[in-house]
Formats: sequence, structure tokens, C-alpha cells
Amino acid sequence: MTPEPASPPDPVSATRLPPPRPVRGVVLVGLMGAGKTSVGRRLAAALATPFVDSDDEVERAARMTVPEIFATMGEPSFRDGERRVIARLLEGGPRIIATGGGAWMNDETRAAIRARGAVVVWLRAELDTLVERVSRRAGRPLLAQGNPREILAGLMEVRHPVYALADVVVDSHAGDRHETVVARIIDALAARGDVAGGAVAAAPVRDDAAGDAAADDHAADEHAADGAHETGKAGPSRPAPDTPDTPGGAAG
Ligand SMILES: Nc1ncnc2c1ncn2[C@@H]1O[C@H](COP(=O)(O)OP(=O)(O)OP(=O)(O)O)[C@@H](O)[C@H]1O
Ligand SMILES: O=C(O)C1=C[C@@H](O)[C@@H](O)[C@H](O)C1
Ligand SMILES: [Mg+2]
Repeated sequence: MTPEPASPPDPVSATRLPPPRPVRGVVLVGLMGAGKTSVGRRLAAALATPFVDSDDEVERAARMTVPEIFATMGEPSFRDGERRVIARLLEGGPRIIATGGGAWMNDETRAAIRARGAVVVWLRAELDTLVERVSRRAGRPLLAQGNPREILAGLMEVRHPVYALADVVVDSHAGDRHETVVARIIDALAARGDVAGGAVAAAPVRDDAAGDAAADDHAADEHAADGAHETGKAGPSRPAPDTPDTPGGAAG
């Protein structure tokens, strides 16, 4: 009698493997359009870890959008709120934290991130890539002040040396899918011992090609449309406007 052929691996039990988990917080930094929010959300899913976005949290605390905060209270107030929000976000257990593009430029924010022992990932992209990506939605007040390409080029000169203080640099090229960048980040974290256990291949990462690309850029990735800012949280719940995180509010 011919022996039975070996069974193929069971895809169901393969997907039951637990995902890898970060052993400390992961903070994503980089210029506008680098992908901190959209890649960060997917990274959090892959690592089964809560995701938070500092721009979302500043908006929530202020009950205003980022452009409204810039317009009514000015950039310094926004920066102040951002600094306090990030200090608060660092207090929970390990999370994936997408920062606003200017957050890492703040000395106190960098010191707070260091003090909490989070690993800092610079998502780096070329100018053309950033220009194309930021063109997909408005709502970035710094870019509304002139030609976005020129503004981004100027920010690159000033900010790249500071982003380079990050622990890990991950490139995000034009044409790379979100999942490609997520995999690069996980590989880099794993190489440093900053993720533990699990099986990366079994992580519940969505594939852009699976149909989310169209909605992705115009809804799911754009935080205004997404009330659930933290994994497992159901919709926005805004604190009173005078909480310590409120831009222009009490020092936190
Ligand atoms: N690797 C990628 N592949 C495809 N699209 C991407 C990738 N990274 C980012 N994008 C797209 O670029 C746009 C900007 O990305 P995102 O909002 O995540 O940037 P950001 O770094 O959070 O910017 P900001 O600092 O303004 O918040 C989104 O439409 C997003 O889907
Ligand atoms: O790069 C920046 O300074 C900014 C980036 C955005 O994420 C927002 O935080 C805001 O538009 C400012
Ligand atoms: Mg963002």
C-alpha cells in the first residue's frame, strides 16, 4: 500500500500562534507623510499592542483639529499640548506611539521618551515620496503656508539631523506597501531584542492589496475619520477642555 502523503501545514493552527510583542514602547518619528500614523496603526495590529497617535490625542484634548489649534492658539500652544500629551502617552504600558512630525524636535519630549525607555523609530522617506503622500489630504497647517515641496525640503534640512538620533532608521520608499514597512520595523526591532515571542508571519496584518488601499488613504488612515484611537477603545471620549493636555492649559 502506498503511504499517505504528508499533510500540508494546517493554516488554522499556524494563525493561532501568538504575535510577537514589543518589550517596550515604540515611538515613531519622522516628517509629515512618512507614515507614522498609517504604518504605526498596522504595526500595532501586527504586534497586538495598543496604538495611539499624538496628533489625535492633542485634538481630543483640545476639542479642535490641528489646523484649528494652529489658527486660534498658535503653533507654540500646539507644541506645548503635544509635549504634555506625549508625556502622558508614555505613562501606560508598551504602546505604539505615532508622534506628530515636529514632536521629536522638542528637547523635553526627547528626554521624556528616553526616560521611559521607549525605542524610537525614524520613518525616513525621500522628498518626492513625502510630497506625493501629503498631497492626499489637507490639514497640515505648516504645509499650508506655502509650497509644500519647499517647506518639506526646508524641514528636512533642519529635522533630519535630529531624527537621526532615533534608535532605528527604517526607510519608506515610494511604492513600498505599508506592510513592507511594518515588516522592516519588526525585523529591526527583533534584531535589537525589542520584540519577544510569537511568529511575525502569523501576525494579523492586513494586506493593502486586500482592498483597503482606496479607503485607506482617504478615510481609515486619516485620523479625523477614525474615532477609535487606541486598540480596543470604542470611539472618541474627550476630556474636559481644561485637562493638563489642553494646548494652552495648565502645565502637566
Ligand atoms: N508605506 C506606505 N505605503 C503606502 N502609502 C503610505 C505608506 N506610508 C504612508 N502612506 C500614505 O501616505 C499618507 C500619509 O501617511 P501618514 O498620515 O501615515 O503620515 P504621517 O507620518 O502620520 O504624517 P503626519 O506627520 O502629517 O501625521 C497616507 O495616505 C498613507 O496611507
Ligand atoms: O511636522 C510637523 O510639525 C507637524 C506634523 C503633523 O503631524 C502635525 O503634528 C502638525 O501638522 C505639525
Ligand atoms: Mg500622523
